[in-house]
Amino acid sequence: MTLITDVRLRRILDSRGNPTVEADVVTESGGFGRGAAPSGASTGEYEAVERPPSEAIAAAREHAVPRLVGEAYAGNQREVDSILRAADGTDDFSEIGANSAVAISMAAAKAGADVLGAPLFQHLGGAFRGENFPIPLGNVVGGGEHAADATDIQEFLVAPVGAPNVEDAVFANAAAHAAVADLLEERDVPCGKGDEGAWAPSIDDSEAFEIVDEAVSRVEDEVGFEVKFGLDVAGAELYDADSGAYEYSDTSRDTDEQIEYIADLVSEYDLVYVEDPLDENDYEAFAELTDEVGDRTLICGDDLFVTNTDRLSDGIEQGAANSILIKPNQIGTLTDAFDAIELATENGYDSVISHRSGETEDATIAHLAVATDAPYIKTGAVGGERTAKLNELIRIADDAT
Ligand SMILES: O=C(O)[C@@H](CO)OP(=O)(O)O
Ligand SMILES: [Mg+2]
Repeated sequence: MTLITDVRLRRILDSRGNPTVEADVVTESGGFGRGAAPSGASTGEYEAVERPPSEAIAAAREHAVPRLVGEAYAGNQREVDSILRAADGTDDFSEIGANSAVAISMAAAKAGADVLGAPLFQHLGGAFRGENFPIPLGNVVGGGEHAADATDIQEFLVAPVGAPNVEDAVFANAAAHAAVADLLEERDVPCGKGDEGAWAPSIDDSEAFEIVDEAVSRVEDEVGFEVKFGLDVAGAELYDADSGAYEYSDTSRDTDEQIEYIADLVSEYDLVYVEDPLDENDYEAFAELTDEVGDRTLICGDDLFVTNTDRLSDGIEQGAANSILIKPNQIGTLTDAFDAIELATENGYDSVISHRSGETEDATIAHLAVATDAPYIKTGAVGGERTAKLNELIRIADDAT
């Protein structure tokens, strides 16, 4: 029934107005699935390769589509994904592009779910999923590679840790986003938004900390449950290999100073989450920081691990970080993303399922988070391509009760 009978690929727009790859998968019994690849701006050095969409589509049509049509079953995700790997023939999807691969992989999963008549999260995670929902990390202030002339730290992320359900959590993040706008207005700071819908004011990081801290306590008073915050430092973007230091607009910190700076921020603001506080090549510094504050906060590897089980194994061995960011397009297929989540879970690392700064309406990651019992999902706070995932979480929760 789930035998794949057609795979169509096309270029569509992403949220930055750039082209990206969309895939449709059709099965023998009329099952249908559609997936679209997201795209990063602050990409990790070790990510799978995103090819220009028209090249990725041409290469996938030549190498992957003929091996899938009439051959593979959409209900068998591992089979589909291993065919994608074999058709590509490289370690990093540089032939068909990780963008074609991930779009087909997600479309096949949805077609499989469609034939089975099950929600995607259940097809991926099994009958016992749907009880637990991830805490959404909502980006309310940002800069770095996502906005010019804004904060050095890439993302200030609200974490509604005490929310009784996912709907309240999602609305708490939207309220924090609005509270930040009020606070900026009170301070006469004009500003627009960055790529992920976060406010991108031209202020330094210390003022951003003050504002987000205040916004979070205002929302906490309003909603009556605990709301904390965290960061994506995107340390690799700040690190300058020549100077061996993290270059901020107003100062420069060597690795030891960076570790102390982050540890102090964790204490001062009671941060629950810190992503990529250090350079993507520095497992040792990650291990040192994790040793210092890992019992109080999540230290998450994004560019460090790039959803790759080999890199995660190295990190586990060295005690670097205590959680992993999961971005299916960083590695190319849902199977690879699942394997990374499983390896993380087996070793006591939490998984945080994540969007990219360039996104589409595709909501697969909401299902992926529920399917894997992930404690957190990072997918913005506002903006259509972000609310596509947040609203899908609300719908999944609504259907489950
Ligand atoms: O660094 C990140 O975590 C992501 C998503 O927030 O950004 P990008 O997609 O640009 O890599
Ligand atoms: Mg990141």
